[in-house]
Amino acid sequence: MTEQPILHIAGLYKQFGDFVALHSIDLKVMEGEFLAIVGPSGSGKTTLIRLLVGMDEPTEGTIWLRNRRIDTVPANQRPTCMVFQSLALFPHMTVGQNIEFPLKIRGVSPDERRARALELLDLLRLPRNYYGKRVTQCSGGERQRVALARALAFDPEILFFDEPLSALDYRLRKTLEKELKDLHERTGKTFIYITHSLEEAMAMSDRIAIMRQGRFEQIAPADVIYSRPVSRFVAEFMGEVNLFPVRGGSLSEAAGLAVAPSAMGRAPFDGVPRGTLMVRPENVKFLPAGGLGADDAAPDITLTGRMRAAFDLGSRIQYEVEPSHGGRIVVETLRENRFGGAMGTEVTLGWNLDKCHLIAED
Ligand SMILES: Nc1ncnc2c1ncn2[C@@H]1O[C@H](COP(=O)(O)OP(=O)(O)OP(=O)(O)O)[C@@H](O)[C@H]1O
Repeated sequence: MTEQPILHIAGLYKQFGDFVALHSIDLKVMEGEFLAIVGPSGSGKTTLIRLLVGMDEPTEGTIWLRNRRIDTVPANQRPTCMVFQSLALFPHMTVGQNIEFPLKIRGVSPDERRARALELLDLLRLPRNYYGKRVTQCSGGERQRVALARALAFDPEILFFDEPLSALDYRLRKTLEKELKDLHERTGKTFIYITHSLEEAMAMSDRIAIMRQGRFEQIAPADVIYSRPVSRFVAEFMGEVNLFPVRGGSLSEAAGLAVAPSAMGRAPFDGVPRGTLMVRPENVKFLPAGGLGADDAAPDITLTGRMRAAFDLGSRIQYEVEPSHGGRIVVETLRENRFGGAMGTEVTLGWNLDKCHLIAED
């Protein structure tokens, strides 16, 4: 990835009748970047991609591809390509004919087309003898690879993906996630990928853009979005989370948390911030039932409650604890560190301040 933007969106605004689907959004995508756009249904992801590829026109705003303004360029003349969820392969054609199709309509000679198709079969790790095979005889995963090969055939500047893996089963999706990431690295192309699946976005992308009601709520690498979300919305969108209100530099009484005196002088308890303290379930620990040993350091924050439920997630176990003040705390451990006590047992939970994040908004 370079530090040069390949795509620059400025003040992009889209209205359908009275409804504003995109509220003047700005975005810069770097050359060679893998950007995932995630957000709830109706947040504007598809609308944005449709404007970028030229399937629809913005009400206002501009789109630049390097130094060229492209929002007025027709879709078939834009140097970008879209891979859809439905793939849109031609069922009556062979694999080779499908891959060559974009080249054929651009008038590339049959020999050159065939050579490029074979190269792309190699790139997508499909056997060369698939060239003459009917797409209807290919498996779901193979069809995905054919669709990718076809998208790459005319060497687009940017590849846009609209939920390409969402119709596939879990194992195949996982395999193709790895292949897509690998393909991105090997081609050095810019990928812009929309998905409902946070897991997919986290597994593949350099940065994630979280959309909410036609705006970007946060754009950052997965790790930052996960551990330092800018809002409760992003925190909750990125998976299970425990949130506690902070008022005037201390945790509100209602939270039922005990803060160690040594923690009081440290952020976020060192000033008068207001906001929400966030801790992820995997950072909350069970304290030993018999109390801490003489050499154990007490955690900065502790909380007591009753064990209410345990859910087996495979390699991890998720627990629900009901604090004495009411509410619900989610704790996650690795299977090997599972909690041994019975349901209903009183437990003490604890975590350190360096595992928390203060979300500045109320
Ligand atoms: N052609 C249209 N006419 C009117 N409203 C539209 C049109 N296209 C989209 N919308 C509205 O714009 C909003 C954003 O839709 P969009 O398809 O971009 O959301 P999305 O984030 O892609 O959702 P999903 O994840 O469900 O695909 C929705 O409320 C939708 O109803």
